[in-house]
Amino acid sequence: MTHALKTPDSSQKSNKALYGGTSSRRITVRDIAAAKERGEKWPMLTAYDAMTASVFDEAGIPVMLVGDSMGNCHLGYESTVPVTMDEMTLLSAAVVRGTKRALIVGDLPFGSFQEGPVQALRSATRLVKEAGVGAVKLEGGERSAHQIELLVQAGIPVMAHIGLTPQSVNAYGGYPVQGRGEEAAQQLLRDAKAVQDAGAFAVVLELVPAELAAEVTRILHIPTVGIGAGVECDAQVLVWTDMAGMTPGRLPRFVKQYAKLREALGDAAKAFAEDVVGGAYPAEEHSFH
Ligand SMILES: Nc1nc(=O)c2c([nH]1)NC[C@@H]1CN(c3ccc(C(=O)N[C@@H](CCC(=O)O)C(=O)O)cc3)CN21
Ligand SMILES: CC(C)C(=O)C(=O)O
Ligand SMILES: [Mg+2]
Repeated sequence: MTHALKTPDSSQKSNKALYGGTSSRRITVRDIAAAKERGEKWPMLTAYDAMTASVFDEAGIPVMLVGDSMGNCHLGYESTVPVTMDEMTLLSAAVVRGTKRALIVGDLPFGSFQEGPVQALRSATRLVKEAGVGAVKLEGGERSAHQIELLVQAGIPVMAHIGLTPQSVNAYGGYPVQGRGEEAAQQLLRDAKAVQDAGAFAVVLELVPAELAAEVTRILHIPTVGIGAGVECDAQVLVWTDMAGMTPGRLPRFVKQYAKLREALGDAAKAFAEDVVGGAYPAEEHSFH
């Protein structure tokens, strides 16, 4: 007998619910499709290491993205552009090892799929075989449709990512809102249909007007995962260090902070340092004789 997850309204939720459900087996892309049919919203967080991922897994987060945002969040780069397949594979494997229930999605980093479908398949295969991810994500709508098609044919579930695609930061000259104006909105709709037709099981909509994201969500039969894309998306994703208050400096406007981990961790470090300098640590109970 397993213990049911006690969320406030768990009694109203089906045992199949992605969040709050009671199934303990690993979530699959079929469960994701079923959630859209039920009209159920779901949360996704990024994760970059086994320990943090195990916290989110125990909290019931059903889908985790090993984002190339590890570049700026974990590896100290200025953007996601320098992230390599070796880095993605190492940290994706750690997240898979740290979780039992969540579907783990590995991000294909810049330069690992742009050469074409064959390169994309080689990169995605590495994340599936060496890291054990259940799906991969790659940036681009119409421009990435051929890559998505080949991966799906090969049996690798693909999450697409349209709107703001941060790997193109050098082309944008920053991180501007996408899909503003009639022409840009039409392009976003074409991108959304292209990735669905190519076989993607879900699509991230990043930094697009809420009304446009709502329209895409209504039109598509695959779930939309919003980040800065309003409340009508089927799912929402945030970079975990942003939502937990760990990221230093100014955050994008779409971020909501649910904790102040940076402050809490800094306070812990200072308290430890003061104990060491003042001789209060180690105390008798931490010592051996
Ligand atoms: N820590 C972190 N969080 C993220 O969400 C994230 C990353 N890193 N790295 C990769 C990309 C970069 N992202 C970003 C970065 C900045 C903005 C930003 O500041 N946007 C402006 C909007 C500008 C406009 O109005 O056009 C903002 O104020 O939110 C948005 C997305 C999202 N991704
Ligand atoms: C923010 C999400 C969608 C992402 O691509 C990442 O974290 O790398
Ligand atoms: Mg990414």
